[in-house]
Amino acid sequence: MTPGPERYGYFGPEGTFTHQALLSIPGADQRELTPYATVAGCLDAVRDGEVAAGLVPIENSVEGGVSATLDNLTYGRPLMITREVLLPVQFTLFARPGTALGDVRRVITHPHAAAQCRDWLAANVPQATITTEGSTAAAAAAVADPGSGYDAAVSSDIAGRLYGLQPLATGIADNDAAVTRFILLTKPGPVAPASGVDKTTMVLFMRADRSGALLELLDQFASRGVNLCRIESRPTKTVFGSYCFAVDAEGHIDDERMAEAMMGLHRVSAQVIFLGSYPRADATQQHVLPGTSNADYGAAREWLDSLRQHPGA
Ligand SMILES: O=C(O)C(=O)Cc1ccccc1
Repeated sequence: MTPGPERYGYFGPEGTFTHQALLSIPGADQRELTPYATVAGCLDAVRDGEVAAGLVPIENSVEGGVSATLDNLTYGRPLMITREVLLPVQFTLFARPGTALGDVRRVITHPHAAAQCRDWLAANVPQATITTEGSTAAAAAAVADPGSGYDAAVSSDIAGRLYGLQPLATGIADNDAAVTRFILLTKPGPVAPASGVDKTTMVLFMRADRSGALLELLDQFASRGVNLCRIESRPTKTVFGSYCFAVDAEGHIDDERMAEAMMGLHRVSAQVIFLGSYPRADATQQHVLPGTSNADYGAAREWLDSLRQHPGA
């Protein structure tokens, strides 16, 4: 076995969508890839140095955020996002050879897959109960065992074939344009330089629950021309009704406007957890508003310095 730093971990087992997403990263197939049955197991393997980096799902375009990932990054030992991967996901209903659609009484899959195929399953296997498993690939592996009691799994094409199953129906997602986003995590370290098309992820905790408190956080971004790509509130798990906010913002921590926004957030919030600046997978160019470029901030700083040195000049 190669030493930990050469290895990448992923939310497995073999054949998950996460595994497919990992294989789409250039050079990943040259590394040793280690599956972990849970998101927490994969992230702890990164923290403990068993693997150099780990890939886990963070959100999808139909079901929203993956709470297991967001919460682990918020409350677990620090980690840093270094990359994101977008994967269009397609689902197939698989069964052991010889099973017909009408025989399907018990279906097993990952909760996000169940949510993305809910209408299709209700219309086409109305007699079936849906149970969830750790991953779509683990669900396919369960169905491969006739003693499991499950008749069919919703998984990727790759997983179903890998575990020796036969497709009963392909393309069963209710929304066939669904995309899942995955993030690659490492131990915290120096942030890679800006690529020019970056995203910064953080979790914000408000200082007090009062009118305008969230607006005050959001204003740190808005007033500096930083566009938000995503915001999700999550319970803080302390008191009922108390939330923190997971935010993806356009730009890099080395961009002056982002740095100023983060300093503002540091001043006005109870806690800012910085989760990393990394290239955006869709390479969407960001729109820099007039007066918010690095050059504009640099010129403003020089102007302020000159005022301090030569007031009235
Ligand atoms: O279970 C999997 O295969 C995963 O990688 C998680 C997942 C589940 C459903 C859609 C996208 C990712």
